[in-house]
Amino acid sequence: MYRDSDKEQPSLRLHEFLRDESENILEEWNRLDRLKIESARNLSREDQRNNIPRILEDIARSTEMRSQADVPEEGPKHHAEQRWQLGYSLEEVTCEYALLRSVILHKLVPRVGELAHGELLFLNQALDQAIVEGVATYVTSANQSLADERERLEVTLGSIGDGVASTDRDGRIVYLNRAAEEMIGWNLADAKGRPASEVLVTVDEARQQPLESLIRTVTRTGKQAHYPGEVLLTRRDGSQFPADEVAAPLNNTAGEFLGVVTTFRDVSRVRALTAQLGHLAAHDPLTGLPNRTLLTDRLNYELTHARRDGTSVAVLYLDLDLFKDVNDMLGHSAGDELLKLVAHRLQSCVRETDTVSRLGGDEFVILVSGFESLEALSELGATITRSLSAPYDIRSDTVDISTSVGVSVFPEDGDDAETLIKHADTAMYQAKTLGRNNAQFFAPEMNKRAAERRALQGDLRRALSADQLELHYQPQIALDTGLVTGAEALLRWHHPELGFVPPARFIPVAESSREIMITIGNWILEEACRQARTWLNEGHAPIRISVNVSIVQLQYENLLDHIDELLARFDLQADQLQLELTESILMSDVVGATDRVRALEARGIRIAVDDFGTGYSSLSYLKDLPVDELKIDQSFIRGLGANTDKAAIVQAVIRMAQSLNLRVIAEGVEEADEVAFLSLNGCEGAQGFYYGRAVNAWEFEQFYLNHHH
Ligand SMILES: Nc1nc2c(ncn2[C@@H]2O[C@@H]3COP(=O)(O)O[C@H]4[C@@H](O)[C@H](n5cnc6c(=O)[nH]c(N)nc65)O[C@@H]4COP(=O)(O)O[C@H]3[C@H]2O)c(=O)[nH]1
Repeated sequence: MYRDSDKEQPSLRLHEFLRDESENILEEWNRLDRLKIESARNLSREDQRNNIPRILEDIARSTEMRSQADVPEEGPKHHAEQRWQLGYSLEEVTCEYALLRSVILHKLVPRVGELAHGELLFLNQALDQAIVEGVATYVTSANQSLADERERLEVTLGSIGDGVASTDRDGRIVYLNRAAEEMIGWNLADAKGRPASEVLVTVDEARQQPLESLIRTVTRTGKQAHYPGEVLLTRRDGSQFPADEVAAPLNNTAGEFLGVVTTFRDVSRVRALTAQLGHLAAHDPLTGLPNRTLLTDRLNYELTHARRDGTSVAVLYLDLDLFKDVNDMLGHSAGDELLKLVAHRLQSCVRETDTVSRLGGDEFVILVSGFESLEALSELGATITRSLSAPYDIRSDTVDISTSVGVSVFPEDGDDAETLIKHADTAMYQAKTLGRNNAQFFAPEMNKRAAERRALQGDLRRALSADQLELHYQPQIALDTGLVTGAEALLRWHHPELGFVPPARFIPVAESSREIMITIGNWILEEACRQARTWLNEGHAPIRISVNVSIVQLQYENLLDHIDELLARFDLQADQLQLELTESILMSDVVGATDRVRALEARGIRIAVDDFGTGYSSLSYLKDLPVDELKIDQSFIRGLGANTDKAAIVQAVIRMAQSLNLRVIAEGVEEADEVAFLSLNGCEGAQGFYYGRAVNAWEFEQFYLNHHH
């Protein structure tokens, strides 16, 4: 029976029901969802519900308003998106909404009679709306993702430098990526559907003959295929480029042949790089000059011609003198700069047909063919040393450097490239020992010397650790008192087979290896300082110890630190140490040498000019140098009494030294009349066999120090 009162007072409002029952609905929904939907089983409660409470609330609100039964789309959308990401299938998503509807209706059924008119309809519409909204979003997400996938593939294929083309099973183009389009000048739209043989035309480079297309090969064989070497691919406009190409069959999962995919690459850049690498392999990267490999090739080539034609070939081996200085003092980049300038100058000294090469470091080799005479070669050597010795402007510095040149000539000095280079190197070494900055031709006896030098060098390396080196001391006497005022430390080498080797023979060998000379030089300084300390500790009056310093040591950047450390360690006054430098070292103008000498002087260490008179015999430089003592070379002293020339020179030197306020001492004094002459002319000191030879430390102490006491 229909009653008006019922009609006027609906007892149940849908939105109130939904809100009141929300938790119960959700509980039930949770349970059923887990029961029916596999993907829901492992989710947390929050993840499982996700936007469902919001969807419920949205439905409640829309029914409350009764305006329209539309559900704001956010809730279902978010829910569907989340479900897509969790990997739900479309059925599962649809099922969730269906479950929601059935749970709500199930709860509502007992009270459906209490519902206000039309509210059930609103509920259904709202639920439908939510389902459509959710499912549509779900499908879009899925589609979007597929599209993404395709786009990603497209981006990948588009961005790779390789061209990619695929065909159907009939060999018709279905796809070209962007690189392929650019490389072959076809766009996909035009190429699509055309036979691949029309779009990808390959030509054998050597024979300029068309090749069977790889796509056809793969279609025929069903296997991957590639051309064994490089081929030319033809662009749409007929031009060609070198390429690599590979093709492979496309099969579906059932193994059915669907078409061919081919990738190809423009190798012109690779070719250019290969050519560049070829150049690099044969050239020195710093100067761009040919390296040893290319030099040897060219030399062999020239030798073949020279043998056939009976002509000559010359090899000039160059080494920059004291190049290490520039590196040490000005830095490696300045060194590099210098090498480049040297390379440039060398090239301007020779003809274009000659090869200037760099073997590495500061060593250059020039290959000269077709020269007129040995005189012409000699002239070339002189031109080179002259040209290289002109000053170099490197940044803000002016650098002076000289070079030593060794020359060997085919056929006289060797029959093959290796021997000629080796002999030119030997001659170069000879040029170095002859005072640098000159050129020497190879002479067979140099070989003997070179072999001996190499053997001695090996032995010298071991000499220090094998305890074969010893310092001897020669007394230096004050002429006015006759007392011993100092000792010159002189190195002695007791060679296990050769016996005593004179320093004049092994010091130059040591000097030819910086490492050996510095190791030995450091040891000499340390040993001399240790001895000075020992004698002081034994109560002897201090005497000055004079140590010979090689140019190699003077170039050594740590020399000053080493000396500081020794003076401190052995607690010596700086003026107890005297360093003997030859005139030529002081004059050599080696980068930094003068500065280092000044620094030594500033510390109070005394500097003596050794072998004075043998070098430049230029006295003018002395006033600019911080020296304390001149040692007149023994060649002026020997036979002094009988030789008026020598007497005149020695007198002049003594007088000049006095005027410059330098102490002067005579070396190699052997005779009493020499002593008399020196005393008479105001020479302050003397050293020589007349007073005593160099003896070991113990003997020195017995003969000179105890006696002196
Ligand atoms: N005929 C004659 N000779 C005399 C007389 N008095 C001394 N001598 C010799 O003359 C040389 C003097 O040394 P130097 O001019 O520095 O010449 C030295 C020096 O340049 C070098 N040398 C020796 N020891 C060292 C060293 O420890 N370091 C360096 N860098 N060079 C050294 O070897 C050269 C030769 O040294 P030594 O054979 O020891 O020869 C020494 C010494 O024994 C004399 O009255 N008559």
